[in-house]
Amino acid sequence: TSFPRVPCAEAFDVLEEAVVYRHCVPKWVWKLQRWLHVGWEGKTVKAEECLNGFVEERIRVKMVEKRAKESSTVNDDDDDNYDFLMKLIVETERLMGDCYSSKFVRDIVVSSMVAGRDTIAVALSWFFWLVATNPGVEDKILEELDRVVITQTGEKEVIFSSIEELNKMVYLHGAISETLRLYPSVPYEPKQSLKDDVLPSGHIVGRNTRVLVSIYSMGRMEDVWGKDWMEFRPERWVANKKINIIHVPSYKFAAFMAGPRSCSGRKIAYTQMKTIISCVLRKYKIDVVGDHPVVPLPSIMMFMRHGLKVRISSRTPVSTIINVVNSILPVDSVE
Ligand code: HEM
Repeated sequence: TSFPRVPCAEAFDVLEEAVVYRHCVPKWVWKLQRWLHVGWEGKTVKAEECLNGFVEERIRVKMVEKRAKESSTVNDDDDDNYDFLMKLIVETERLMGDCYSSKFVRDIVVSSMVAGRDTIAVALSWFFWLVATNPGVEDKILEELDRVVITQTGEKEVIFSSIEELNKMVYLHGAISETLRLYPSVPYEPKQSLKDDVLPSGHIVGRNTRVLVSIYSMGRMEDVWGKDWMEFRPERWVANKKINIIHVPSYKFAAFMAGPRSCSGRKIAYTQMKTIISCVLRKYKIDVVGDHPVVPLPSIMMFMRHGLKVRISSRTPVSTIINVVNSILPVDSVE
């Protein structure tokens, strides 16, 4: 069986490839193709329409909901019903006043989707692969999750952890950082100088010069990470008997880049990844299918060239499943 087709997700993939394409051909080539709606740029125009249309429809529906709320006397604005899109629209309207435009909201939503979709997805693929191939690390993560999550729930159920619990997942935080060091979701970053400059290394960079920063290489330099740079070692990030996360400057650990335009979704990224990993790992064992080749695909994102083929099995012992079934079935239906 295969996954269902999602046109909006496919449009996303086309647009991501377009970014790479535009860096590889002279500007006039892709501009001309765009003007003529041919080649890769022809596909890009259609993909933009599809993605923008998808988001615009969500904004339209939300606006209808907002107007209905405004004319209603019931106030259901509590924290449990947090609605990102609604908040974004309300805040944009408040800040922009008469200049409000739904196109502006649309562009923010599309940017957040672009920034937060594949970055998280590829990081999780590499994480599950690294953990599956380093059983010692997996044991330590599970031991930490048992210690941290069990305090609230009392049992190994798939329950989303609270922020306090997520903050206590120090070893897991280290394992995620270690994954991003070895396999940064964004493997390289192009930057362009506005004026003549000199790098800290002494290299002169002329005006309008493009510099390609290889985040991938930076995470693998012996001078920076030591002789064991090749090892997947979450301990590198943890201090004081697994209580504190070691702060590593972003100019050394550059997966989220550094400076004023560095990733503003860094915290969201760790929160999302810890939430997903803790739910999945506690419940399921993930084994990589033996002969499946795992190699990076050099692109704008650090995709796996052939994806990740895994076998998933439940960690819950059969006896526990029977107990759970017994407890939810009426007594006389249990054999
Ligand atoms: C593993 C996850 C992620 C990684 C590795 C990552 C990495 C990056 C990198 C390398 C940049 C470029 C910074 C630069 O050019 O200097 C960036 C920018 C950005 N990221 Fe992330 N990101 C991740 C997840 C997210 C998420 C979940 C969001 C939000 C939902 C997000 C929002 C942004 C935004 C808004 C920018 C642009 C910042 C600006 O230009 O001021 N990112 N990210």
